[in-house]
Order: sequence, then C-alpha cells, then structure tokens
Amino acid sequence: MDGPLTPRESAKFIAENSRDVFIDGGGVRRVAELLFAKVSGPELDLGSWKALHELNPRAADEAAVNWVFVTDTLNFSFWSEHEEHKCLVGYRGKTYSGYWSLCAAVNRALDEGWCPSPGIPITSASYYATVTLEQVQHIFRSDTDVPMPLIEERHRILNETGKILLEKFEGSFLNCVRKSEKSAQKLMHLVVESFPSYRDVTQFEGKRISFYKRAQILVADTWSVLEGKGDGCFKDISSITMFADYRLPQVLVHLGALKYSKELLEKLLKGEMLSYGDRQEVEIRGCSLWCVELIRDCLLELIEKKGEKTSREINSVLLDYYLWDYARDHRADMKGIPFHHTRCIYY
Ligand SMILES: Nc1nc2c(c(CN[C@H]3C=C[C@H](O)[C@@H]3O)cn2[C@@H]2O[C@H](COP(=O)(O)O)[C@@H](O)[C@H]2O)c(=O)[nH]1
Repeated sequence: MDGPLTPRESAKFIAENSRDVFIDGGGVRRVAELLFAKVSGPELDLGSWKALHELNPRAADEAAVNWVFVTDTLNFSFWSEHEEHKCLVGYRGKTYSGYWSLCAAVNRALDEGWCPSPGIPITSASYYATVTLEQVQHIFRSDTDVPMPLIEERHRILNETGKILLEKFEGSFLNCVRKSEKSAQKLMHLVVESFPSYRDVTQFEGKRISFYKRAQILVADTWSVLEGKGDGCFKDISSITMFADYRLPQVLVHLGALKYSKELLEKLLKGEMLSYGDRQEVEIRGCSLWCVELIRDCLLELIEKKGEKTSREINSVLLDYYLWDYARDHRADMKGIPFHHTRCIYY
C-alpha cells in the first residue's frame, strides 16, 4: 500500500475541501507584509533558535543533538483545561510554562541528580530506555499541583524510543542524522519509519494524509542546533513545512489569515475537545499548514518585487518559528482567540 500524502499535499487537499476553516487572502498578504519588515532582522534567522531562547543548547555537538531528540520526542500536548491553572517549572530563577516547561525540566534534571551523581542523564538513550514511571514523574514534576499532561504516555514513549535508538542507532540520534545523508526528507522518513510515536497520520475524505508535526520539527530543530552546518547542512530544508500544532492556528486567526465557521468558533469558545483525526481538527491543522505555505509564497514575491537584497534563506521553518514565538509574546492580545483542545501525543 503506498504511503499517505505528504504534509504539503495533505494540506492543499484539506484546504480545497474544508467546510469549517478558511484561508483569508487579504490576511495572508498582511502577514506576509508583517514578515517582510522582519526579513533582514534577527528573528527570521537561523541563529535566533539559540540567540532568542536561553533553554536551547548553545553547543552544536552530539550531546546537543540528543537533547533535541529527547525534547522533540516529548514535544506535545502542554495545554491545560484552565489557563490560570497549569503545569509550571522553575529553573535558574525563572518560571516556564507549556513547551518551555518541558525544556526547563530536561535542563533541571541534567543539572541536578540523585545525590551524589553529577546529574540525571535524561538525554541518554541508555537511561531513558529503562527509566521508571516514578523517575519520569520526578524529572518532569510541576511546581504547581497540575502535573505535565500525559505523563504516563511520556514514560511509555521514552522507554519505546530509547530502546529503538539503542537497537538501531547505537543510542545516538546523530547516527540517525548521518544515515540521512544531509537530506531533510530522508531524515523525516527515517524518523517516522523507526519511531512509532512520530507517525502523525490520519484520514480525510477517504484519503490517508500526514502532518508529521514532531518529525518535521525534529528535523528543523536538528538543522537549528547544528547551525545549518556539517551533518545539519540539509540541502532540502525548504521542503519542510510549518508544524501543525495548536498554537499556530490560534495566531493565524488572530492575524486574520485564517477564519473559522460560526459553528466551529462557538465550539472552540466553549472549550469543547476535538479528537485526533476529527474532521474539524484535521481542517484546522491542514488549513493552518497551507496558510503558512501561501504566506511564504507571498513573502518571497514581496522580496522579489521590492528587490530586498537578502542572502539568507526564507523558508517555512523560519516563518513557523517566528509565528510561534509571536504567539508566545502576544499571549495577552490573543486571549479572546480560542485554540483547539485535542489531547494526543502528536502535537
Ligand atoms: N508550530 C510550532 N509548534 C511548536 C513549536 C514549539 C517549540 N519550538 C521552539 C523551540 C525552538 C524554537 O526556537 C522554537 O521557537 C513547540 N510547539 C508546539 O506548540 C505547542 C506548545 O505551545 P505552548 O502551550 O504555547 O507552549 C505544542 O503543540 C508544541 O508541540 C514551534 O516552534 N512551532
């Protein structure tokens, strides 16, 4: 049986058949113009992955690549039912929520340990292949009475993924990267084939479609942590699309590039859960992905038309990073815009 449509093909097909989610052409142009003003700035640059985010590794070595692998293996489902009541992790004097609470917990574990050992080797496959549930609960403990969501799933996935990394790649994700011969697509497919928890695939209108959100962000974060050089010099990084999570749709609606039907908006405002693979959930993810592809095309046209001299590569990965960070920085402005609640291990 041939594989599912690629994420880009899936998104195009979904956008053409969507009933409750729509892309607004004027909004797409306005977002492209917002991004055009940043095209020579520090944000739309590969270096911002380290420069703007203190929890990301500074190094570009094997340990940093394995840090990226374990965080992206657990990079899912941080939202809480009540925004003011959520998992928080304090680290080096700052408090982190959401995705950053995961990174803070990983770095806290590496710094501390079961006395007197130097630290909990949470990024080592030989450790997390057999880590116990109670150790995982300790490592990812929250400073509030709200635990990190899906902690049992996180434990199961750590054991499963660690065992496979040991069996197939001598315990290091850098070996998996090297097997991909500097192709982002080869790496994405090798990850999806090797690690079951990355298989973000579902159905829409009778077709098998894929988003591969965590596999794509893993490739992107590997490219970023290796600074686009050496083993991370992916010649086809521009073929990676935005990552279909629950934050990007929210910020695209906030910016006017995406619109929901009245019925769907009412459902989201009530905080109703959508299941993974539901028609409306797939439409939100697929239309968001296609929307960012159209924004990128529009931005590249603007750069061409206005003759903006920019040597650097503008791709969907950098647009995604920028929009995701924008959503983080404008949380208050986006208060009235609901995001969809799906509890799953894929995003
Ligand atoms: N589309 C997209 N989704 C992303 C990210 C990231 C983290 N990437 C950062 C790390 C290094 C780079 O510097 C990036 O800035 C996490 N997520 C997803 O968001 C959700 C968490 O949101 P909240 O509850 O607000 O923390 C959850 O589904 C998670 O999987 C991204 O970049 N793009």
